[in-house]
Amino acid sequence: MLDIHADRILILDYGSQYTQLIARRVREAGVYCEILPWDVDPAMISNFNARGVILSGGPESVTASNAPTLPQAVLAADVPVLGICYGMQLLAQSLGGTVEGGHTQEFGYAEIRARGHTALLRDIEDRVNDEGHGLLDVWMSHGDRVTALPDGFKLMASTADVPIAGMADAERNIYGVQFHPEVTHTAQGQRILGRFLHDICGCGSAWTPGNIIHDATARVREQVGQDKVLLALSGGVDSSVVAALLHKAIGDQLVCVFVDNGLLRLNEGDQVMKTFADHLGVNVIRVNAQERFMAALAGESDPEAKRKIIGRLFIEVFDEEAAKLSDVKWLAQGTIYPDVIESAGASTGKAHVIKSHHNVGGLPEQMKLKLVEPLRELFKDEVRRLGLELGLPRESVFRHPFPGPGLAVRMLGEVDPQAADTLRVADDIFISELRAAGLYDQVSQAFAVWLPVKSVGVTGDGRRYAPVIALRAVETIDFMTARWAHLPYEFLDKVSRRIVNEIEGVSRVVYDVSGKPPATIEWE
Ligand SMILES: Nc1ncnc2c1ncn2[C@@H]1O[C@H](COP(=O)(O)OP(=O)(O)OP(=O)(O)O)[C@@H](O)[C@H]1O
Ligand SMILES: O=c1[nH]c(=O)c2[nH+]cn([C@@H]3O[C@H](COP(=O)(O)O)[C@@H](O)[C@H]3O)c2[nH]1
Ligand SMILES: NC(=O)CC[C@H](N)C(=O)O
Ligand SMILES: [Mg+2]
Repeated sequence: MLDIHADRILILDYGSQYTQLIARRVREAGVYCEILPWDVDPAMISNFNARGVILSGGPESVTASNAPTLPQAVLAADVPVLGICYGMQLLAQSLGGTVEGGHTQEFGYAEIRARGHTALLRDIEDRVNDEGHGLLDVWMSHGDRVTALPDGFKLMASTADVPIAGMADAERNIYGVQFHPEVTHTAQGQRILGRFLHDICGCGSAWTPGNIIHDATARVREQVGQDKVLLALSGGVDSSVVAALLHKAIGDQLVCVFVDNGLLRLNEGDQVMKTFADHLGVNVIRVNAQERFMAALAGESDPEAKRKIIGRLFIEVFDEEAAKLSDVKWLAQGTIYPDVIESAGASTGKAHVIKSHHNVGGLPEQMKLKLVEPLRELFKDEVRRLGLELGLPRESVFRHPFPGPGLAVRMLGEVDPQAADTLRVADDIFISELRAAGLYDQVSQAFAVWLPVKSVGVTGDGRRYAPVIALRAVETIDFMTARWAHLPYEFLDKVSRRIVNEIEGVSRVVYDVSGKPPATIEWE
C-alpha cells in the first residue's frame, strides 16, 4: 500500500506567526509534514525520519543571548534544510557567518534580485531585468540581517536594502531565504517551496484528499476491527467529515450520537438529524439532554467552570449511550491538528491555558472508551476538501464552526434558559441576514452574544429596560488570530433594527470591534 506519510517534512517552530501557514503550504504541495517546537527532545527530531527540515521565522533575534538555537540533530540528520527569516539567520550564525541588527528594517513588499544559479530559485522569477537577472516580488518582515555568508555558501538573492537576502550551500543542500515564501504576497512562494520539497528533498506528492481518505479508512478498519464505534456528532464540519469517513470505512459498525444540550442554535437539532438522514443514511441517535445540562449549569457563572461541566456531561452521555448498545469500545471525535498543537503547547507549559476546549483539554483523565480521531493530523481546509470528496453537501462543509459548549459561552455569566431563547432568535436574524446579503462565506465565523446588562430604550413611546445583544463576526484563516469583519454599516443597521423590533427582550445592539489578540473569538 502507498505510504502517504513516508515523504515527510519536519517544520521546527521558532514562534513565527506563519508557522502553520508553512505547514499548510507544504501540505498543499502534496507532502505530509508536522510542526515541532525548536527545543523539543532532539530524539524526536532524529526519529522523525524527515526528508527535509524547514526552520520557521520567529520574533527573537539570534544576536541576543538566550535566543533559540539550532538543534544539532537537524544537521546530523543529513537531509536538506531550508531556513526562513529567523531560520536563515540562525543557519548563518550557527555555520560561521555573521548576523547584525540595527540596519534598515523591511516590512512588507520587497523586490529581490534572484541569482538563478542555485537549485532553489533556478528559472523562478516574476520578471527579468536589463542585465538578465530574475526579479521576484516577495514579502519581508525582519529587522536583523545576515552580513557575512558562512563558508561554502553562495549568495542566492539580494534586495536594494539587504545585500544577503538568500544563501545556498548546494553541496550540503542547506538553503536560507530572508523573505517568506509561505505567504501569498510572495507571488512565486508556492513554486519555491515546491522546488525545495520535490526537487531538493525528493518528496513525491502523495498527500491528496483521495489518498488521505484511502489511508484513513484502512487505518480505522485496522484499529477497530469488528468493534462498534460511537461517534460524537455535532453536525459541525469536523465531526460530519468523520461521520462520512467512518461510514465509508466501517459501515454499520458506526453509531452516531448527537447531543441536544439545550445550547444549540435555532432549529439546529432538527437540521442536523435531517442532513444526516438525507445525505448519508447513517444511523444517528439524538439524545435530548437539555434539562440535564441546564440543571448542572444552574447558578454557575465562571466561564472555565461552565466549560468543564459541559465537557464532563458530554462524556457521561456518551458512556451511557455506549452502555446501552453492545460491543462499543471506541469513541470517535472530530479533533483536528490545530486542537492538538494548541493542547500540546498548553501541556508542555509553554503556552497559557486561555480556555479549555471541551474535546481536548476538557476530557476526563479516566475514559472508558478508547479514542478514534481520524482527523488528528489535518488542518481545517484539508478537512473541508475531504468533506467535499466524500460527498457532503456544500452547506455542511462551509458552515461556520460552532463550539461544543455552544450558547453557554455566548451568554455571559449564568446560563439562563430564557436568555438562551432570546439569543437563539437574535443569532438566527444575524446569520440569515448574512446569508441574504451574500456575506456569510466572506466571514469565517459570526454569531450573537447575550450580555447580562440591562440598558434603557424607547420603543413606541414606551420605556424598555432590557439586556443588550452584541454581534461578533471575524475573518481568520486558522482561528488562532483573527480580524473583526468590517461589515457594511447599512447591513449592521438592518440587523440591529430587526433584532430590537422583533425581540422584546433586547434594548440595543452593539458590534464587537476587537481582534484576536487581544480578544478571543468567543466571549468566554
Ligand atoms: N452537540 C454535540 N453532540 C455530540 N458531539 C458533539 C457535540 N458538540 C461537539 N461534539 C463533539 O466535539 C467535537 C469538537 O467540537 P468542534 O465544534 O470543535 O467540532 P465540530 O462541531 O465537529 O466542527 P466545527 O468546528 O465546524 O463546529 C466534535 O467534533 C464532536 O465530536
Ligand atoms: O469545539 C469547541 N469547543 C470549545 O470548547 C471551544 N471554545 C472555542 N471554540 C472555537 O474555537 C475557535 C477559537 O475560539 P477562541 O478565540 O474563543 O478561543 C472559535 O471558532 C470558537 O468558536 C471551541 N470549539
Ligand atoms: N520574521 C522573522 O523571522 C524575523 C526574524 C528576526 N526577529 C528579525 O527581526 O530579523
Ligand atoms: Mg462544533
